[in-house]
Amino acid sequence: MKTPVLWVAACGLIDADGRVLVTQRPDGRDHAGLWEFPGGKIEPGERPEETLVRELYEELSVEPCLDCLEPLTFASHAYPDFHLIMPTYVCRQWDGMVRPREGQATKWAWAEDIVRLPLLPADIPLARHLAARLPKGRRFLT
Ligand SMILES: Nc1nc2c([nH]c(=O)n2[C@@H]2O[C@H](COP(=O)(O)OP(=O)(O)OP(=O)(O)O)[C@@H](O)[C@H]2O)c(=O)[nH]1
Repeated sequence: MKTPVLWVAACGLIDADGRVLVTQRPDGRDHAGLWEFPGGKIEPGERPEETLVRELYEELSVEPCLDCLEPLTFASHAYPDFHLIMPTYVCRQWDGMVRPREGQATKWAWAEDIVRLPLLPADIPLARHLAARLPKGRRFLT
């Protein structure tokens, strides 16, 4: 039987210093404790940008405008139960303060430090991709 394909949209929120927001998957979820980019499953009929506007508000209380979502790259990763296709964006402007609403830990990290975090497997190449494109910050996590 073929593995189902799961479409998910993700976004690196980038602050004025060039740091990227990552969130930790809470207990009770698959891959609990690993870090990821905010986002979620693309619902039928939704554009990935619309998914992100919806998910960023639900997860973090922030509202990016559709035009502020800049396509970066995508992940294509084979998990045991499904194949993930994940268009990934960056966003530098949004309304509201980041307030996690699902009990998840969050961290603003320099792009080159994200690669040192325990990330979801699909996110490892994304973090490298981001790190190569953002300004270099401090070398170690705080
Ligand atoms: N949001 C998000 N999901 C990711 C990332 N990387 C990655 O492999 N995924 C996978 O994409 C799938 C969908 O994510 P999700 O956040 O909507 O779903 P979930 O498993 O928490 O379930 P639920 O929202 O239905 O409760 C999960 O299996 C998750 O492991 C990422 O950076 N961000």
